[in-house]
Amino acid sequence: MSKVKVAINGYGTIGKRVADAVFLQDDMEVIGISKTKPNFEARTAVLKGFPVYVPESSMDAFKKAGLPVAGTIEEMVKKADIVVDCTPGKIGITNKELYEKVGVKAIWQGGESKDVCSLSFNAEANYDQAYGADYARVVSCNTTGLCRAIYPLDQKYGVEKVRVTIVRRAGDPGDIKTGPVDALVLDPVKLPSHHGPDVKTIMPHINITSAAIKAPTTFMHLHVLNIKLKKECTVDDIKKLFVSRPRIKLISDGISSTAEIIEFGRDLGRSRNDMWESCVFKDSISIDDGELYFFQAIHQESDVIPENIDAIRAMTKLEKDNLKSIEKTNKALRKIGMDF
Ligand SMILES: NC(=O)C1=CN([C@@H]2O[C@H](COP(=O)(O)OP(=O)(O)OC[C@H]3O[C@@H](n4cnc5c(N)ncnc54)[C@H](OP(=O)(O)O)[C@@H]3O)[C@@H](O)[C@H]2O)C=CC1
Ligand SMILES: O=C(OP(=O)(O)O)[C@H](O)COP(=O)(O)O
Repeated sequence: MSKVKVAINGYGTIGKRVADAVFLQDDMEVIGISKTKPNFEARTAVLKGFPVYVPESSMDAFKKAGLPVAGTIEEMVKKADIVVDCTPGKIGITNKELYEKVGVKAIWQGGESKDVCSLSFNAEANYDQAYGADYARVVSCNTTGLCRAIYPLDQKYGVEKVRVTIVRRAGDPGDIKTGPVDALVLDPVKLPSHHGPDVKTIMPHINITSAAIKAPTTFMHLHVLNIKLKKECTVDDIKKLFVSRPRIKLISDGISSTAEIIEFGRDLGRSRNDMWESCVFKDSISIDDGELYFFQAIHQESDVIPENIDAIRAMTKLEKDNLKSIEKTNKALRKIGMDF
Protein backbone atom coordinates (compact mmCIF):
# COMPACT_ATOMS: atom_id res chain seq x y z
CA MET A 1 0.00 0.00 0.00
CA SER A 2 1.36 3.44 -0.87
CA LYS A 3 2.08 5.76 2.03
CA VAL A 4 -0.06 8.81 2.76
CA LYS A 5 1.77 11.95 1.64
CA VAL A 6 1.97 14.52 4.42
CA ALA A 7 3.05 18.16 4.03
CA ILE A 8 3.88 20.17 7.14
CA ASN A 9 3.18 23.86 6.67
CA GLY A 10 5.17 25.64 9.42
CA TYR A 11 8.22 24.04 10.99
CA GLY A 12 8.47 25.51 14.51
CA THR A 13 7.87 23.93 17.93
CA ILE A 14 4.96 21.78 16.75
CA GLY A 15 5.79 21.37 13.04
CA LYS A 16 9.26 19.92 13.56
CA ARG A 17 7.91 17.37 16.01
CA VAL A 18 5.03 16.41 13.72
CA ALA A 19 7.56 15.94 10.88
CA ASP A 20 9.71 13.62 13.01
CA ALA A 21 6.66 11.67 14.20
CA VAL A 22 5.31 11.22 10.65
CA PHE A 23 8.81 10.07 9.60
CA LEU A 24 8.62 7.31 12.23
CA GLN A 25 5.32 5.83 10.93
CA ASP A 26 5.26 3.10 8.28
CA ASP A 27 1.98 4.19 6.67
CA MET A 28 2.75 7.88 5.94
CA GLU A 29 5.65 9.99 4.70
CA VAL A 30 6.84 13.60 4.87
CA ILE A 31 6.79 15.05 1.36
CA GLY A 32 7.88 18.49 2.53
CA ILE A 33 8.01 21.10 5.25
CA SER A 34 7.72 24.88 4.96
CA LYS A 35 9.67 27.75 6.45
CA THR A 36 9.62 31.48 5.80
CA LYS A 37 12.99 32.31 7.43
CA PRO A 38 16.32 30.65 6.53
CA ASN A 39 17.27 30.08 10.17
CA PHE A 40 18.71 27.13 12.14
CA GLU A 41 15.41 25.23 12.00
CA ALA A 42 15.47 25.40 8.19
CA ARG A 43 19.08 24.17 8.31
CA THR A 44 18.05 21.21 10.52
CA ALA A 45 15.22 20.30 8.17
CA VAL A 46 17.69 20.21 5.27
CA LEU A 47 20.14 18.12 7.32
CA LYS A 48 17.33 15.67 8.14
CA GLY A 49 16.56 15.31 4.45
CA PHE A 50 13.13 16.96 4.46
CA PRO A 51 12.39 18.89 1.25
CA VAL A 52 12.01 22.56 2.27
CA TYR A 53 9.37 24.74 0.59
CA VAL A 54 9.14 28.50 1.09
CA PRO A 55 6.97 31.43 0.05
CA GLU A 56 8.01 33.01 -3.27
CA SER A 57 9.16 36.10 -1.31
CA SER A 58 11.68 34.02 0.72
CA MET A 59 13.42 32.33 -2.23
CA ASP A 60 16.32 34.82 -2.45
CA ALA A 61 17.02 34.77 1.29
CA PHE A 62 17.26 30.96 1.28
CA LYS A 63 19.55 31.09 -1.75
CA LYS A 64 21.83 33.62 -0.01
CA ALA A 65 21.93 31.39 3.10
CA GLY A 66 22.95 28.42 0.97
CA LEU A 67 19.82 26.47 1.86
CA PRO A 68 18.33 24.37 -0.95
CA VAL A 69 14.65 25.02 -1.68
CA ALA A 70 12.37 22.39 -3.24
CA GLY A 71 9.71 24.87 -4.39
CA THR A 72 6.93 27.15 -3.21
CA ILE A 73 4.45 26.33 -0.44
CA GLU A 74 1.69 26.05 -3.03
CA GLU A 75 3.75 23.46 -4.93
CA MET A 76 4.23 21.49 -1.70
CA VAL A 77 0.52 21.55 -0.92
CA LYS A 78 -0.30 20.27 -4.41
CA LYS A 79 1.88 17.18 -3.86
CA ALA A 80 0.23 16.23 -0.56
CA ASP A 81 -2.71 14.04 0.43
CA ILE A 82 -2.98 16.00 3.67
CA VAL A 83 -1.42 19.16 5.12
CA VAL A 84 -0.68 19.57 8.81
CA ASP A 85 -0.79 23.33 9.30
CA CYS A 86 1.62 24.25 12.09
CA THR A 87 1.92 27.94 11.35
CA PRO A 88 1.49 30.33 14.30
CA GLY A 89 -2.00 30.73 15.75
CA LYS A 90 -4.36 32.85 13.60
CA ILE A 91 -2.06 32.45 10.54
CA GLY A 92 -3.36 28.95 9.83
CA ILE A 93 -6.82 30.15 8.90
CA THR A 94 -5.33 32.38 6.19
CA ASN A 95 -4.08 29.21 4.46
CA LYS A 96 -7.56 27.68 4.24
CA GLU A 97 -8.29 29.27 0.87
CA LEU A 98 -5.19 27.59 -0.61
CA TYR A 99 -6.14 24.16 0.80
CA GLU A 100 -9.67 24.54 -0.56
CA LYS A 101 -8.40 25.65 -3.96
CA VAL A 102 -6.01 22.69 -4.22
CA GLY A 103 -8.57 20.28 -2.73
CA VAL A 104 -6.24 18.88 -0.07
CA LYS A 105 -7.22 17.67 3.41
CA ALA A 106 -5.94 19.83 6.27
CA ILE A 107 -5.35 19.71 10.01
CA TRP A 108 -4.98 22.90 12.06
CA GLN A 109 -3.64 23.35 15.58
CA GLY A 110 -5.20 24.69 18.78
CA GLY A 111 -4.04 28.27 18.23
CA GLU A 112 -6.75 28.59 15.58
CA SER A 113 -10.28 29.45 16.53
CA LYS A 114 -12.73 26.56 16.74
CA ASP A 115 -14.41 28.10 13.68
CA VAL A 116 -11.48 27.30 11.36
CA CYS A 117 -13.42 24.10 10.55
CA SER A 118 -16.39 22.21 11.93
CA LEU A 119 -14.43 19.42 13.67
CA SER A 120 -12.20 19.57 16.76
CA PHE A 121 -10.21 16.39 17.38
CA ASN A 122 -9.01 14.21 20.23
CA ALA A 123 -7.89 10.66 19.45
CA GLU A 124 -9.61 9.01 22.42
CA ALA A 125 -12.80 11.03 22.51
CA ASN A 126 -13.95 11.55 18.90
CA TYR A 127 -11.70 9.73 16.40
CA ASP A 128 -14.76 8.28 14.65
CA GLN A 129 -16.04 11.74 13.71
CA ALA A 130 -12.75 12.44 11.89
CA TYR A 131 -12.88 9.25 9.80
CA GLY A 132 -12.67 10.44 6.18
CA ALA A 133 -13.09 14.12 7.16
CA ASP A 134 -11.49 16.81 5.00
CA TYR A 135 -10.67 19.24 7.80
CA ALA A 136 -10.00 19.01 11.53
CA ARG A 137 -8.41 21.03 14.31
CA VAL A 138 -6.29 19.22 16.90
CA VAL A 139 -7.23 21.10 20.07
CA SER A 140 -4.59 22.95 22.08
CA CYS A 141 -2.10 21.23 24.36
CA ASN A 142 -4.02 22.02 27.55
CA THR A 143 -7.35 21.08 26.01
CA THR A 144 -5.85 17.79 24.80
CA GLY A 145 -4.63 17.06 28.34
CA LEU A 146 -8.07 17.84 29.76
CA CYS A 147 -9.86 15.62 27.21
CA ARG A 148 -7.54 12.69 27.94
CA ALA A 149 -8.47 12.81 31.64
CA ILE A 150 -12.14 13.77 31.40
CA TYR A 151 -13.16 11.34 28.63
CA PRO A 152 -12.37 8.07 30.49
CA LEU A 153 -13.76 9.45 33.76
CA ASP A 154 -16.98 10.33 31.97
CA GLN A 155 -17.16 6.92 30.27
CA LYS A 156 -16.68 5.01 33.51
CA TYR A 157 -18.24 7.14 36.25
CA GLY A 158 -20.10 10.00 34.53
CA VAL A 159 -18.86 13.55 35.00
CA GLU A 160 -21.20 15.96 36.77
CA LYS A 161 -18.87 18.97 36.63
CA VAL A 162 -15.23 19.90 36.13
CA ARG A 163 -13.45 22.86 37.65
CA VAL A 164 -9.86 23.39 36.54
CA THR A 165 -7.17 25.97 37.18
CA ILE A 166 -4.33 25.97 34.67
CA VAL A 167 -0.89 27.36 35.44
CA ARG A 168 0.39 28.01 31.91
CA ARG A 169 4.04 28.05 30.95
CA ALA A 170 4.74 31.56 29.62
CA GLY A 171 6.71 30.54 26.52
CA ASP A 172 8.53 27.58 25.02
CA PRO A 173 12.22 27.01 25.93
CA GLY A 174 13.44 28.29 22.56
CA ASP A 175 11.21 31.36 22.64
CA ILE A 176 13.31 34.46 23.38
CA LYS A 177 10.50 36.99 22.99
CA THR A 178 7.70 35.95 25.32
CA GLY A 179 7.22 36.95 28.95
CA PRO A 180 6.50 37.52 31.73
CA VAL A 181 9.84 37.10 33.50
CA ASP A 182 8.57 38.20 36.90
CA ALA A 183 4.80 38.16 37.18
CA LEU A 184 1.78 35.91 37.36
CA VAL A 185 -0.57 37.04 34.64
CA LEU A 186 -4.28 36.30 34.66
CA ASP A 187 -4.82 34.71 31.26
CA PRO A 188 -7.48 36.03 30.78
CA VAL A 189 -8.84 38.11 33.69
CA LYS A 190 -12.43 37.27 32.81
CA LEU A 191 -13.41 33.61 33.19
CA PRO A 192 -13.53 31.17 31.54
CA SER A 193 -10.21 30.71 29.77
CA HIS A 194 -10.61 29.18 26.29
CA HIS A 195 -9.89 25.68 27.59
CA GLY A 196 -13.31 24.80 29.11
CA PRO A 197 -15.26 25.92 26.01
CA ASP A 198 -12.68 24.10 23.86
CA VAL A 199 -13.27 20.82 25.74
CA LYS A 200 -16.94 21.28 24.87
CA THR A 201 -16.09 21.37 21.15
CA ILE A 202 -15.23 17.69 21.64
CA MET A 203 -17.53 16.69 24.52
CA PRO A 204 -20.42 19.21 24.38
CA HIS A 205 -22.26 17.68 27.35
CA ILE A 206 -19.44 18.24 29.87
CA ASN A 207 -20.08 20.91 32.52
CA ILE A 208 -16.66 22.56 32.75
CA THR A 209 -15.24 25.91 33.81
CA SER A 210 -11.58 26.82 33.48
CA ALA A 211 -9.29 29.56 34.75
CA ALA A 212 -5.71 30.14 33.61
CA ILE A 213 -2.66 31.98 34.92
CA LYS A 214 0.56 32.50 32.96
CA ALA A 215 3.71 31.83 35.03
CA PRO A 216 7.37 32.59 34.25
CA THR A 217 8.37 29.03 33.36
CA THR A 218 8.99 27.22 30.06
CA PHE A 219 8.90 23.48 30.79
CA MET A 220 5.25 22.47 31.17
CA HIS A 221 1.72 23.55 32.02
CA LEU A 222 0.20 22.40 35.32
CA HIS A 223 -3.50 21.62 35.88
CA VAL A 224 -5.25 21.66 39.25
CA LEU A 225 -8.39 19.59 38.68
CA ASN A 226 -11.53 19.17 40.74
CA ILE A 227 -14.14 16.81 39.27
CA LYS A 228 -17.51 15.76 40.64
CA LEU A 229 -18.39 12.31 39.35
CA LYS A 230 -21.88 10.82 39.10
CA LYS A 231 -20.92 7.41 40.53
CA GLU A 232 -18.91 6.66 43.64
CA CYS A 233 -15.36 5.37 43.30
CA THR A 234 -12.13 5.09 45.25
CA VAL A 235 -8.67 6.57 44.74
CA ASP A 236 -7.46 3.12 43.65
CA ASP A 237 -10.23 2.92 41.03
CA ILE A 238 -9.03 6.21 39.51
CA LYS A 239 -5.39 5.09 39.55
CA LYS A 240 -6.36 1.86 37.77
CA LEU A 241 -8.43 3.77 35.21
CA PHE A 242 -5.62 6.21 34.43
CA VAL A 243 -3.01 3.42 34.19
CA SER A 244 -5.24 1.70 31.62
CA ARG A 245 -5.29 4.74 29.32
CA PRO A 246 -2.79 4.88 26.44
CA ARG A 247 -1.74 8.50 26.88
CA ILE A 248 -1.80 9.04 30.64
CA LYS A 249 1.22 8.25 32.81
CA LEU A 250 1.19 8.24 36.59
CA ILE A 251 4.20 10.16 37.87
CA SER A 252 5.79 9.12 41.18
CA ASP A 253 9.32 8.11 42.31
CA GLY A 254 9.77 11.35 44.26
CA ILE A 255 8.80 13.72 41.45
CA SER A 256 6.95 16.81 42.69
CA SER A 257 7.61 19.39 39.95
CA THR A 258 7.49 20.00 36.23
CA ALA A 259 11.28 20.46 36.19
CA GLU A 260 11.83 16.90 37.46
CA ILE A 261 9.41 15.49 34.86
CA ILE A 262 11.46 17.10 32.11
CA GLU A 263 14.67 15.79 33.72
CA PHE A 264 13.01 12.34 33.74
CA GLY A 265 12.29 12.81 30.02
CA ARG A 266 15.97 13.54 29.45
CA ASP A 267 16.99 10.46 31.44
CA LEU A 268 14.57 8.33 29.39
CA GLY A 269 16.41 9.48 26.27
CA ARG A 270 13.25 11.05 24.89
CA SER A 271 13.89 13.07 21.74
CA ARG A 272 13.98 16.77 22.79
CA ASN A 273 12.97 15.50 26.31
CA ASP A 274 9.41 15.21 25.01
CA MET A 275 6.76 13.81 27.36
CA TRP A 276 3.81 13.36 25.03
CA GLU A 277 1.71 11.60 27.69
CA SER A 278 -0.35 13.54 30.23
CA CYS A 279 1.63 13.32 33.47
CA VAL A 280 -0.73 12.77 36.41
CA PHE A 281 0.94 13.09 39.83
CA LYS A 282 -0.01 9.70 41.31
CA ASP A 283 -0.06 10.74 44.96
CA SER A 284 -2.13 13.85 44.24
CA ILE A 285 -5.16 11.73 43.29
CA SER A 286 -7.59 12.15 46.16
CA ILE A 287 -11.28 12.06 46.90
CA ASP A 288 -12.68 14.53 49.38
CA ASP A 289 -16.35 15.04 50.18
CA GLY A 290 -17.20 12.87 47.16
CA GLU A 291 -15.14 14.98 44.73
CA LEU A 292 -12.00 13.95 42.82
CA TYR A 293 -8.85 16.08 42.92
CA PHE A 294 -5.53 15.67 41.14
CA PHE A 295 -2.63 17.57 39.55
CA GLN A 296 -1.44 16.84 36.03
CA ALA A 297 1.46 18.31 34.06
CA ILE A 298 1.26 18.80 30.30
CA HIS A 299 4.30 19.05 28.07
CA GLN A 300 3.03 21.70 25.69
CA GLU A 301 5.64 21.10 23.00
CA SER A 302 4.80 17.42 22.52
CA ASP A 303 1.42 16.26 23.84
CA VAL A 304 -0.46 17.17 20.65
CA ILE A 305 2.04 15.37 18.39
CA PRO A 306 0.55 11.85 18.61
CA GLU A 307 -2.91 13.38 18.25
CA ASN A 308 -1.87 14.87 14.89
CA ILE A 309 -0.67 11.45 13.72
CA ASP A 310 -3.97 9.82 14.69
CA ALA A 311 -5.90 12.64 13.01
CA ILE A 312 -3.98 11.95 9.77
CA ARG A 313 -4.85 8.24 10.05
CA ALA A 314 -8.53 8.90 10.67
CA MET A 315 -8.96 11.55 7.98
CA THR A 316 -7.14 9.54 5.29
CA LYS A 317 -8.97 6.35 6.33
CA LEU A 318 -5.77 4.46 7.12
CA GLU A 319 -7.33 2.98 10.26
CA LYS A 320 -10.93 2.80 11.47
CA ASP A 321 -10.26 1.77 15.08
CA ASN A 322 -8.95 4.62 17.24
CA LEU A 323 -7.29 2.34 19.79
CA LYS A 324 -5.34 0.57 17.03
CA SER A 325 -4.17 3.92 15.64
CA ILE A 326 -3.23 5.18 19.09
CA GLU A 327 -1.21 2.02 19.80
CA LYS A 328 0.53 2.20 16.41
CA THR A 329 1.45 5.85 16.97
CA ASN A 330 2.63 5.24 20.53
CA LYS A 331 4.73 2.25 19.43
CA ALA A 332 6.45 4.30 16.72
CA LEU A 333 7.16 7.14 19.16
CA ARG A 334 8.83 4.69 21.55
CA LYS A 335 11.63 4.47 18.96
CA ILE A 336 12.73 7.94 20.08
CA GLY A 337 12.74 7.37 23.84
CA MET A 338 12.03 4.80 26.51
CA ASP A 339 8.54 4.08 27.81
CA PHE A 340 7.97 3.93 31.59
N1 LIG B 1 4.13 25.77 21.19
C1 LIG B 1 3.22 25.12 21.86
O1 LIG B 1 3.40 24.85 23.02
C2 LIG B 1 1.95 24.66 21.21
C3 LIG B 1 1.47 25.26 20.09
N2 LIG B 1 0.27 24.87 19.57
C4 LIG B 1 -0.26 25.49 18.39
O2 LIG B 1 0.47 25.05 17.25
C5 LIG B 1 0.54 26.08 16.27
C6 LIG B 1 1.99 26.34 15.94
O3 LIG B 1 2.63 26.82 17.11
P1 LIG B 1 4.20 26.75 17.32
O4 LIG B 1 4.76 25.52 16.71
O5 LIG B 1 4.43 27.00 18.75
O6 LIG B 1 4.67 28.02 16.49
P2 LIG B 1 6.16 28.44 16.12
O7 LIG B 1 6.17 29.92 16.08
O8 LIG B 1 7.14 27.71 16.95
O9 LIG B 1 6.32 27.88 14.63
C7 LIG B 1 5.57 28.39 13.58
C8 LIG B 1 6.20 28.00 12.26
O10 LIG B 1 5.42 28.54 11.20
C9 LIG B 1 6.27 29.22 10.26
N3 LIG B 1 5.53 30.33 9.69
C10 LIG B 1 5.32 31.54 10.18
N4 LIG B 1 4.52 32.23 9.36
C11 LIG B 1 4.26 31.44 8.33
C12 LIG B 1 3.52 31.57 7.16
N5 LIG B 1 2.86 32.71 6.88
N6 LIG B 1 3.45 30.53 6.30
C13 LIG B 1 4.11 29.38 6.56
N7 LIG B 1 4.84 29.20 7.69
C14 LIG B 1 4.90 30.22 8.55
C15 LIG B 1 7.45 29.65 11.05
O11 LIG B 1 8.54 29.72 10.18
P3 LIG B 1 9.51 30.95 10.16
O12 LIG B 1 10.16 31.03 11.51
O13 LIG B 1 10.44 30.57 9.09
O14 LIG B 1 8.66 32.15 9.85
C16 LIG B 1 7.60 28.49 12.03
O15 LIG B 1 8.30 27.45 11.39
C17 LIG B 1 -0.23 27.27 16.87
O16 LIG B 1 -1.57 27.16 16.47
C18 LIG B 1 -0.13 27.02 18.37
O17 LIG B 1 -1.15 27.62 19.11
C19 LIG B 1 -0.43 23.81 20.10
C20 LIG B 1 0.05 23.16 21.19
C21 LIG B 1 1.24 23.57 21.87
O1 LIG C 1 -1.83 25.25 23.10
C1 LIG C 1 -1.16 25.80 23.97
O2 LIG C 1 -1.65 26.32 25.11
P1 LIG C 1 -3.20 26.49 25.46
O3 LIG C 1 -3.78 25.10 25.56
O4 LIG C 1 -3.23 27.15 26.79
O5 LIG C 1 -3.83 27.32 24.37
C2 LIG C 1 0.29 25.99 23.73
O6 LIG C 1 1.02 25.93 24.90
C3 LIG C 1 0.49 27.29 22.98
O7 LIG C 1 0.29 28.32 23.84
P2 LIG C 1 0.77 29.82 23.47
O8 LIG C 1 -0.41 30.46 22.82
O9 LIG C 1 1.10 30.42 24.80
O10 LIG C 1 1.99 29.71 22.58
